[in-house]
Amino acid sequence: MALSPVLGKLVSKRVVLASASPRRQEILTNVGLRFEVVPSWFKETLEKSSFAAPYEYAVETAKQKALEVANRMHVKHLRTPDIVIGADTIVSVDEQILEKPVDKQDAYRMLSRLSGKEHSVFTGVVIIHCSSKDNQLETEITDFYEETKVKFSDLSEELLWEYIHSGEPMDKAGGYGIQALGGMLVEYVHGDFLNVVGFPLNHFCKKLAELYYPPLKHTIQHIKHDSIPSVDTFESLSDGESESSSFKEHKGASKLDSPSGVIYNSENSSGVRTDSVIPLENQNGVSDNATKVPSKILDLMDGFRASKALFVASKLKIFDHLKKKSPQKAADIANEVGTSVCGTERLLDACAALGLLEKTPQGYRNTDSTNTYLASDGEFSLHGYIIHSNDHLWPLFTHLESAVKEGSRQNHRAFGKKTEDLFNDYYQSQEVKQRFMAAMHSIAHLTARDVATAFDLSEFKTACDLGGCTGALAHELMRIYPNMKVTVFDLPEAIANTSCFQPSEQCTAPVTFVSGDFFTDDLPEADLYILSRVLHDWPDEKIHVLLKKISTACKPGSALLVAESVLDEQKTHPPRVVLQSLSMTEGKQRSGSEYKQLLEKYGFTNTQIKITGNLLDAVLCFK
Ligand SMILES: Cc1cn([C@H]2C[C@H](O)[C@@H](COP(=O)(O)OP(=O)(O)OP(=O)(O)O)O2)c(=O)[nH]c1=O
Repeated sequence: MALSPVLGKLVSKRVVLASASPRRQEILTNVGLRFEVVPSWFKETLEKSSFAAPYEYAVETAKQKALEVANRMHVKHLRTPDIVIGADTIVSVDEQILEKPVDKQDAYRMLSRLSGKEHSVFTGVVIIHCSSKDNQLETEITDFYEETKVKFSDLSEELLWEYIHSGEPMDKAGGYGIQALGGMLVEYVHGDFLNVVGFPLNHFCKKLAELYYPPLKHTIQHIKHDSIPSVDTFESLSDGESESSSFKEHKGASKLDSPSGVIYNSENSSGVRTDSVIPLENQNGVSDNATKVPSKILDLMDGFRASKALFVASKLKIFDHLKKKSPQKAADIANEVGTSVCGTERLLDACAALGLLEKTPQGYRNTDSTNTYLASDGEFSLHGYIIHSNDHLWPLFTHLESAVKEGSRQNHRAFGKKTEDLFNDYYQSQEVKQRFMAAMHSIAHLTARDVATAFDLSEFKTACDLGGCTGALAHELMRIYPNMKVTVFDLPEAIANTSCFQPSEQCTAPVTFVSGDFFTDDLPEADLYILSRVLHDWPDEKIHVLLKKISTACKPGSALLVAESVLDEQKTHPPRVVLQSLSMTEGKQRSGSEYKQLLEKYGFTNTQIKITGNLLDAVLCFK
C-alpha cells in the first residue's frame, strides 16, 4: 500500500461501507480497501430547510446512514464493526438541494434546472470508529465534506429526453452520472471528479491520515488549505507501524509518525502564517531537535517575486483573457498574448501558487476575486494601480538604497528626470498621464463608498473635490447624497482626460469638472471641501498654501473632508502606508493626532477620524 499507507491501517479492522452505491464500492475496492457492504436503511428524509448550508444536510444524512448501520450491526447481529463509513451525495443549484429523481418528470425538472449553469456537488462523508463497552455501542464520529463545481452545457429538449430515457439519471443525485453518458453534458469540472461520482477519495485518505498520523502539536502547525487538513503526500507517511496500532492509541499521540526531513509549511487555524519547523529525527524516528524557519522573513525575501509576477500577469492582460474565456491552457494563453509557452506556463503556475488563479486539469481560470480586482474591467479593478506600480513605483524602488542614503526621490536615477514637481512628471506624456489617472481612479473607485459613508454628509448641499481627478469619489457622493452637487477641481491636463473614466450608466446628475491649480487659482465655492490623497504628497510649505486657501474659502459651518490612510500613533501601522513613505515624496504620511493638529492650525475644529478598513480613512473637520 505504498501509495496510501494509511489505508493499510484498516487492513486488520472490520470495515463496513454503509452504502448501496455501486460507485462507492468500486472506488474503495479499486484502492485495495477490504470492507463489507451493509446498505443503510435510513430514509433520506431530513428537513432540508433546517440546514444553513447544503453540505450540512449531506454530512448529517451520511451520519444518520452510518449510525443506523452501526447500531443495527451491534444490536441485531451482535457484530460490532470497527469502522463504519457513510456517505451522501447531493447536487446544489440556486440554493436548492437535488437528490435522486423520483421519476422521469422529476429527472427532467432537475436536468433542465442544471442546463447551461454551474452547480455544486457535495458529498458528506462520515467515518465512525465503533467499540463495545458493557454491551453498549460507543462511537467516535469524524465527518467532512467535499465540494466539486460542475458546469453543464445548454441542453436541448431532445437531448434531455434522450438522456432521461437511457435510464441513467434515476439512481443518481441531480439526475446524472458524470462517469457515463452524463459526462457528455458536462462543460467543465472544478474539483475532485470522484466526489461527483459519490466518494471524495483524496479527502478521505487525508482524513484518515489526520486521524492515524496526528502531527506533533507543539512542533507542527497545519497548512490551511480549504477545509482539508495538511498532509504533504500520502507517500511521505511511514508505513512501518505494526498493524495492531489502533486509532485510539494514535489519537492525540505525542510521537511523530512522519519520515525524516519532511517540511511542514505552517499556518495556524486562523490562517495566519507562523514560523515553520523542520523536524530532525533521531535513530528512533522521533523528532528531538527542531530548526526554526523564519517564514515571515522568507516571505519578505520572496515578496518582490510575487509582486512582479502579479504585475507582469496584469501587464500581459492574462486575467482579462481568462475572464473572457476559461479554462484555458498555457499554450492557448501564450498564443493570445504572444509570449513563450514555457514562460507563460511558469507565470500561470506562479499566479496559481499565489492564489490568483485556479489550476484545473482543463486549464487555468480566474478566481472570483481576480475577476473583481485584477481584470481591467472588474467592478473594483486595481489594474490601473498595478500598472502604475510596475511602471513607476518599481523602478523607483530599485533605487531605494540611494533614496535612503540621499533622503530624496530617485526620479533622476529611475527615469533620467529631475523631481522638480511630482505632477509635471505624471502629465508629461499622454501615455504616462493616462496610466497615472487610471491608477488614481482604481484607488478612488475602490475606496469611494467607504469614504463617502464614513460620516453622514447629507447636510452639505455643495461639495468640491480638490484634485478629484476622474471624479470617482464625486460620483459616489452624488449617488449616496442625491441632494448634493459635486464639483471636481483639478489641473487642466487631468480634466481634459476624464471622459473615459465616467460611469457608463449615469444614474445621478452629472459631476461638474472645473480646471485650475489649487495652489494658485481661486477655489470653487462649496459647503464641503474634499482633499483625497493630496496632503501626503506635498511638503509643508505647499500644504500651508493649500490649507490656508481652503480655510479662507470656508464659511462658518462648512467642512473639510480629508481622505488619507491614517497611521497609528506609533507610525508603524498599517505597514502598507509606512512602506509608501519610502517612495520619498516631499510629503509624509501622518497619524490621527498629526492630522488633527495640522487642521486645527488652519481654524478647523471638531475633528473626527474614521478608520474605514479600506485603503483610505476619513477625517472630517469643521470651520
Ligand atoms: C452527480 C452524480 C451522482 N452519482 C451518484 C453517487 C451516489 O451513488 C448517488 C447519490 O445518492 P446517495 O443517496 O448519496 O447514495 P446512494 O443512494 O447511491 O447510496 P446510499 O444511500 O446507500 O449511500 O448519485 C453518480 O454516480 N454520478 C454523478 O455524476
